[in-house]
Amino acid sequence: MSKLSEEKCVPCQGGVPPLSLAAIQTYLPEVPEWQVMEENGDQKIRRAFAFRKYTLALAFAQQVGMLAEAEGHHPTLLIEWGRVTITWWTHKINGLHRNDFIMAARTDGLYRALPAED
Ligand SMILES: C[C@H](O)[C@H](O)[C@H]1CNC2=NC(N)=NC(=O)C2=N1
Repeated sequence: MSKLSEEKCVPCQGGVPPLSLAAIQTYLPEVPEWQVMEENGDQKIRRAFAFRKYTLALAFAQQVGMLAEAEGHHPTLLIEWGRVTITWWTHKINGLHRNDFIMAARTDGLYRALPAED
């Protein structure tokens, strides 16, 4: 299996079923910090990233937003004092797509690449 973090999103068309729980289980090992949850009937994946400085949280959210724009696949970003909570799912199919796991892996890559907070 190729590394999700090296993949790009495919244009997400509607009309495909959301990933099954079994399929989701095959992707989770590559993004172990992400939680699968259900909200408003849609399955989603969510992770909170901790920051000591609000300005760093803001900068990280901006980076993720730019990645999302480049890939045409967008998350929910909740920016709070001390953390950014990111949720990925595919609105068009009301659930999870491989794209969401690609974007979670690439989000982890952005976080790992951040300089250590002093
Ligand atoms: C036209 C545009 O590409 C689509 O509406 C994209 C935009 N970003 C998206 N982001 C997410 N998370 N789900 C979508 O279904 C989606 N659709």
